[in-house]
Amino acid sequence: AQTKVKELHNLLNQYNYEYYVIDNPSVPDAEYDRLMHELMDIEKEFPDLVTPESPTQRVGGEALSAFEKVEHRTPMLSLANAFGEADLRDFDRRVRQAIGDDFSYVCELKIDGLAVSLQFEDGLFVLGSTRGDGSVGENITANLKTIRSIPLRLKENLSFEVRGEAYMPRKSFERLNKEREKNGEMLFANPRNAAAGSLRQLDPRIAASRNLDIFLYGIGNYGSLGVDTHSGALSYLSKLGLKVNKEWRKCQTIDEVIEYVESWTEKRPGLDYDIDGIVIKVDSLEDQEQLGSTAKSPRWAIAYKFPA
Ligand SMILES: COc1nc2nc(N)nc(N)c2nc1C
Repeated sequence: AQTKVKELHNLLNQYNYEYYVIDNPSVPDAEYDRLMHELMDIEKEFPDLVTPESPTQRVGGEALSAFEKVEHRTPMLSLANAFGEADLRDFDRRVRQAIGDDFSYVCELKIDGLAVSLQFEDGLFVLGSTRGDGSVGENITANLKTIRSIPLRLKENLSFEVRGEAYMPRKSFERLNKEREKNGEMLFANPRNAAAGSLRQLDPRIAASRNLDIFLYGIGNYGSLGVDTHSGALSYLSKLGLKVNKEWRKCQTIDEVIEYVESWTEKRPGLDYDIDGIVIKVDSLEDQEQLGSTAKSPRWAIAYKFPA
């Protein structure tokens, strides 16, 4: 039964990855459900074969009484803002003064959600937390486990911390508010508040019902992956089975960055999730190290904010 359970874990995790991370399922839902029921039956018969990574353990049973506090090993900083082209050019001038002209940027969409940190130990998802005040956040592991695009086990048994933005797709937001209106409940003002509200539920079954999703964008302790650029880290995260927003792009100059910002200002309404800006980062990790951070924000990144 043990080998059967392992085989079912691998199959179900692969199908889950295809469906929720790369949106390209290779089997019909009925096949996924059949395998899940097969696993549940075996786990009922052999309870000691149930492990935290089992796909049957995504939605925890009981509600928590409170969230534990979690100390971030590496502080989760916030981003300085840029509100227009002049601010972007000022940022670029400061960067070039510090590291010269031979570097490139990476631009990413800034998802309008809730910043979270995921910790993996030997490939297993073991701890998820909110940003909190940057040093101490809340342990919301049970709620984050309900996000299907978060693998319960990575494709490699690595130990590291990764950061990203949990969010609620617009369609899920609209459906949720319709439901709440029908039940005479208070409506959420926007998908960001709905996502934050859902992840702060003490009962994971509520979070599981909210169709939350996540895009990962950074590594808490880069050193561990053996990559030397941010773009390399993003590609590596995807290879490990993590969901990375595919719209990121390397830009050689601030003019290209501004072009990217302008193009997404146009395309933004067509996305099925909210973005509130564009994040621009110096790509080389060595350059990032050299530029360093203030107490609050990295000097090697800036968030261009769309006009409200
Ligand atoms: C390097 O630090 C950061 N990087 C980020 N990247 C993206 N795409 N979105 C964010 N919200 C974000 N936030 C921070 C603090």
